[in-house]
Amino acid sequence: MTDMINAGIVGASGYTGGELMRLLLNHPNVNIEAATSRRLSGEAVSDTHKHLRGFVDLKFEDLDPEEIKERCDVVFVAVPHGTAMNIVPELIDNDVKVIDLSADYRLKTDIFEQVYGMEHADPRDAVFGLVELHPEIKEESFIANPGCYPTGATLSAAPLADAGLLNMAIFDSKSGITGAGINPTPASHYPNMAENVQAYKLTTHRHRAEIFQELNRLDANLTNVSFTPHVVPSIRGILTTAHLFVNDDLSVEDVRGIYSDFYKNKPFVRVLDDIPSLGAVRGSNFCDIGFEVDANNGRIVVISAIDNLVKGASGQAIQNMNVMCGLDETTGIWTPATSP
Ligand SMILES: NC(=O)C1=CN([C@@H]2O[C@H](COP(=O)(O)OP(=O)(O)OC[C@H]3O[C@@H](n4cnc5c(N)ncnc54)[C@H](OP(=O)(O)O)[C@@H]3O)[C@@H](O)[C@H]2O)C=CC1
Ligand SMILES: CC(=O)N[C@@H](CCC(=O)OP(=O)(O)O)C(=O)O
Repeated sequence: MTDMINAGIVGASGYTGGELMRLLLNHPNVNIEAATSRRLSGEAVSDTHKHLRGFVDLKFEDLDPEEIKERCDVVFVAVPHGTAMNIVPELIDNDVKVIDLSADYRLKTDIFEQVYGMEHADPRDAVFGLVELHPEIKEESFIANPGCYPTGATLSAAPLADAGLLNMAIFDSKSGITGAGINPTPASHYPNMAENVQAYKLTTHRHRAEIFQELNRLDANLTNVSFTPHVVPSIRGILTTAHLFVNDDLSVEDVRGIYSDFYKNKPFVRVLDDIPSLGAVRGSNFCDIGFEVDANNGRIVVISAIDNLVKGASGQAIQNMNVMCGLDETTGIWTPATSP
């Protein structure tokens, strides 16, 4: 691949598409060659993504995969799940590197069929794009970017799962409303959202399967994994409280050692001495992790904080692109959060 990467974004009018452009504008090795939208074709990107005014001179285009592959080396597919599988195959079959932000290719086919109750239209395997857990990404040309909740939850528990110490994991996550995408819904309507906290899909959210798939891959004996999401009146961010029940008597120093070793040389995971907060990761690709040991109950309480649009989506997608293209994984996304 040449020094400059020609990148395309399918679904560029949405939240993750806008965030991809914001971040890629600072990437020294990327030209944004195509930004697609069916609804807004012909309109200036900066009329929709007003924060990009003065930075992009692009217009949205309604392009099919055939046209995109002519212009792009790498394509980010940022469309709703269930629709990416109509776009991805033609790109991959034409030697374009693809990073799919939707849920369509994250689960192994048998788990996908159980979760969605339907056959997969294109049952090919992608690599799950959690760079911290999948070093094989560097050899790959097709990545399924992880879900937003699964990113924070999986990173909070992976070191203990990998060490074979986890008996049971219960994840309680709070997400900002951009996690639900750009189209308004009753849940995102201001009077329902503001000054409110709403739990949903208490036991049935599709992200449980993703978290389970990744932790169970690290420890096949770990079968007891629960996940409950909440939406909170914040624009961005996911804070996860993980209740991790372990089968050994672990001290604070033990746990710190396990996490620090696991995330050694993983620049985007910061293992803290205090409790993470959303403000300290907003706008950045960091996942902050902090913990306390509840010795009486064999429980480690781990908190992880990410920005759902960055480490939970677009930043992580660029991290994947960097690794796939042989660049340092931090290229273009090594920026601090916007505020404490
Ligand atoms: N928001 C988040 O925090 C995260 C989102 N994701 C995933 O990333 C993907 C994009 O999410 P997000 O940006 O929030 O979604 P949005 O709803 O904000 O945007 C999706 C865009 O996709 C386009 N689109 C919709 N349907 C189709 C279709 N059938 N074919 C082609 N384009 C279509 C739309 O553009 P137009 O109508 O203009 O063509 C729309 O702007 C989703 O799969 C989501 O699950 C993953 C992690 C986090
Ligand atoms: C707050 C909110 O509604 N969140 C969304 C997360 C959806 C999402 O972005 O899903 P992926 O990360 O799998 O792509 C939800 O619970 O459906």
